[in-house]
Amino acid sequence: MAKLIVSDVDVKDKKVLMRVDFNVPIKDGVVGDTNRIVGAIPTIKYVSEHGGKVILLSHLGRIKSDEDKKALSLKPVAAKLQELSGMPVKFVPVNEGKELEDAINELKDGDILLMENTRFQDIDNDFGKRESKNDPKLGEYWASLGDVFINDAFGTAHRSHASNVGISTAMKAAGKPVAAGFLMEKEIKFLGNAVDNPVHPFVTILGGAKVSDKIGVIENLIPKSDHILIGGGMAYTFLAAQGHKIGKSLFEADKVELAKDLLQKAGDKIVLPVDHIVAKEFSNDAEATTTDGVDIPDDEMALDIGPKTVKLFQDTLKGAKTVVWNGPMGAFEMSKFAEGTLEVGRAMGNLTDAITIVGGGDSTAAAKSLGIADKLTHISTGGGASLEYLEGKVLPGIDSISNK
Ligand SMILES: Nc1ncnc2c1ncn2[C@@H]1O[C@H](COP(=O)(O)OP(=O)(O)OP(=O)(O)O)[C@@H](O)[C@H]1O
Ligand SMILES: O=C(O)[C@H](O)COP(=O)(O)O
Ligand SMILES: [Mg+2]
Repeated sequence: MAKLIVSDVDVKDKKVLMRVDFNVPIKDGVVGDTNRIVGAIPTIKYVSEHGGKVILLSHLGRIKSDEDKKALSLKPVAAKLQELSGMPVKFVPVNEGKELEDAINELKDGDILLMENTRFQDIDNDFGKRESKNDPKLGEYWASLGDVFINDAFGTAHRSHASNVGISTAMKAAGKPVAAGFLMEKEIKFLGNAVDNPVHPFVTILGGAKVSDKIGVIENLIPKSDHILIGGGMAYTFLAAQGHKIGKSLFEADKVELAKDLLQKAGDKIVLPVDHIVAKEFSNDAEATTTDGVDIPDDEMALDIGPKTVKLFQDTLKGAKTVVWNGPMGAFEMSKFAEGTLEVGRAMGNLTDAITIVGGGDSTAAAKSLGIADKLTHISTGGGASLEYLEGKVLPGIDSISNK
């Protein structure tokens, strides 16, 4: 069923609430990768140029303390959006209340406003989790601020939060239009194609650090994939499940049984690291050494896949016609541990007439910083969202958008 798209909606003179995914890698107020900001610009520009008043909502990071609020304000993202789009962006340092309402009422046709991080509602000692638990009152409040809602946050579509699902529900209840943005439309078209008519051999590459978030996705990717390469922080729970020594590597003890079950179900489809680059601590200053085999010394942690594993993954990728990659093969932000991500990304980029898709905030940042992004077919702005979409799940953020 085709979704209503922003170009189907009259936005002139309207207050247009727009959910984007500006959950970008950020350190000391410096945006590490702008893929998600650049991806949102076409829809923002379209609404602005058609006389809409653009009111942007996004989350950034996960808020566990008041301390986090300093590091995870969207203020620097507003400046980066203005720089990249060439359009003035007004940042409002709150996400509810009079200051925000006054700022919205002062908007003129074509103006753009970004409110503060929607998860600043989520400090545990402050009403619990209103955004990420989809408090209906919060969705209703945000919906009351606008005449139209555009969801362009594909990266957040696997979440059922107040700022994507709750607001949609409230807008529809009030008879106000809810449509997809152009980025959302493109991701659905592209990833949907990879899912509905996958061209084999289909290889999934999984890495990164969100083991508990993503390990479950593997189950549904087993029937679709011919091979599942597991590297990065994802790998060690599986290696432990096979009885190997993993030292101080990233490890989710409560997922070992699931890993055993997945290994059994996947047969030889799952390909795990056979050697590692290890260090005594998570630091680029630490001495990095290469293990002979799969076992990791007790006082070391694996921070990248080793050369034998790179070769194994490269050989498995040969001839692939569809490759989907989420999660770096190592702690690539540190140069000593970037080789695995670089070499696997290069192997993807060197494939001929294959559909190669990378998804994930850090994965797309890695692909770009390592200079392989332009060799890939599609840079998805979704991380977990692209994985869940590929496994055929209904994503609440998409499901909540009105159909044509
Ligand atoms: N072996 C490892 N040990 C510890 N951390 C690792 C290891 N390999 C990769 N990482 C970390 O994984 C993180 C990225 O994982 P993550 O799952 O967030 O990927 P992503 O592409 O950003 O996906 P998403 O968009 O879903 O967050 C990086 O910060 C990297 O340092
Ligand atoms: O980076 C992502 O996967 C999305 O922005 C969702 O972020 P979350 O995992 O913190 O909900
Ligand atoms: Mg990430």
